[in-house]
Amino acid sequence: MSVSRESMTQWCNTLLAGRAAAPTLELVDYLADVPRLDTLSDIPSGTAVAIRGDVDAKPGDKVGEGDIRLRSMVETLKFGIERGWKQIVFGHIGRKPEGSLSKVASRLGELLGQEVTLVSDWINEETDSITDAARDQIAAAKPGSVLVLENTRRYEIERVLWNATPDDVPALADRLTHFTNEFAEKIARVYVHEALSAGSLDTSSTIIPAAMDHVAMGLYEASEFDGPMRKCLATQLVVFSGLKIDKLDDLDAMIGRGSIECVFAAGSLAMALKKAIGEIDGKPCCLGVAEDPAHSDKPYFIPAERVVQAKRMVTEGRAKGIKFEVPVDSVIEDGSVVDELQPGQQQFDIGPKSSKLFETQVGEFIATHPDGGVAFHNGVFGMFEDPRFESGTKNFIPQLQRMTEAGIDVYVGGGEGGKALELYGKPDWVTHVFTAGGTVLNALGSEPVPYLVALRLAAKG
Ligand SMILES: Nc1ncnc2c1ncn2[C@@H]1O[C@H](COP(=O)(O)OP(=O)(O)O)[C@@H](O)[C@H]1O
Ligand SMILES: O=C(OP(=O)(O)O)[C@H](O)COP(=O)(O)O
Repeated sequence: MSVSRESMTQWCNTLLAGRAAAPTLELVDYLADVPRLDTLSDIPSGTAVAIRGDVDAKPGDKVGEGDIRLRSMVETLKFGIERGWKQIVFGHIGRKPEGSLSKVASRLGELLGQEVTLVSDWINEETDSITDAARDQIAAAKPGSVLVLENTRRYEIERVLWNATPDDVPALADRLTHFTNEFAEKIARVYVHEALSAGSLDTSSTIIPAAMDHVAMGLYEASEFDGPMRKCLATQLVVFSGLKIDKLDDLDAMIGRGSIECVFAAGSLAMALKKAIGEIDGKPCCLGVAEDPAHSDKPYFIPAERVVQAKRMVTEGRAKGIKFEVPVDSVIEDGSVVDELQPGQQQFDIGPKSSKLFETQVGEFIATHPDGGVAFHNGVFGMFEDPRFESGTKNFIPQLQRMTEAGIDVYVGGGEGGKALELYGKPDWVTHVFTAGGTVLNALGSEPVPYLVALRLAAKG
């Protein structure tokens, strides 16, 4: 199947519109429409199958070190090897274009017990065409072989939708149509998405499916969505933090789903909610530089409209009985602790009184859920990479273990929250840790996961 410029234009517009393109569709609807790997069981031996893989990993010296995302692909790759498919794994490593997948290819070889070849130069940047050398290498590969294409983000075509708006689509449509059809003609016409964490608008995960004859989700990805992710849709306690204020939209959407009883917030989300609660309760508070217009270009800045949004969330939430717990003290730039931020001060972590408050509230959550419940934890409470600002995050991780031991199902989003669990706790302190950060927030939050939108579009024809 080749894709026309017209359908590529429509495809891009749907992706860029996100939820607005299909406001009534929920995660479960996307999952219902995306084919699973078993639908490809009859694809014959020798067929080239593109695997958009979770290759953004830093394998250490030994198997098991830094390769959890690569291990997540093994079952799917073995499924293809058993059927004699020629599997072409591709994807990105890091944000910058320089990264190489050479170590990833060797670790995949170790995990699969067979040679995995790296195809180094596979796109001609000037023409957005697949190089003849890459095409010939794939064509000559034996049934059952696995190849890895070098980092997709080396090539501009992978990144063209990152900051695009619908106005950019007319200028991009020809390039994307050409590249996608080249990919289908010279690499593969069957596509498997086995990259749970690939949550950005990368061409490899959101556009290539447009020209595929068949698409499916990989085994791991499907099991993560069908199992833990669905469980998290019914979370009662959400612990949410981090620097990006747009996560407030995700929290808003999660609350809208109706199961949440209690919200613990830290970081930027807490700043917006704290300001809102202060205004609602007639006890206004200062957010320091986070509300100073001179800092409006900084990542920690809270625009006034976010406080308006937070006020609505708190008012509506409280009316439904939802409790919002926000920090009652802060660690500021010089490492000291203050109860109230003053103009000019910046919050870098929650203070000890806030840690105590969260601990008490965890106790209350446990006491009110004697038959179990679900908690979802995401993000970090402060700039934990700096030891002066790690205590808030470090103090809370044992609370996750406490909940698990009390029979609560505890889920941790990947990204920084997952890193904090690795640093200050152990994986078995919680029910499940996701190998993705952004994707989990999209899946549970306000916007659909871009690759699920693409896989659904491809499946629906
Ligand atoms: N006051 C703060 N609260 C929370 N995180 C902060 C703060 N200041 C800086 N950070 C940093 O922001 C990053 C986490 O923010 P964010 O990108 O929103 O989360 P994630 O990466 O989990 O999606 C971490 O690197 C953290 O150190
Ligand atoms: O590490 C990743 O995601 P995560 O930090 O959201 O877990 C993925 O490789 C996505 O990377 P991106 O956010 O650069 O698109």
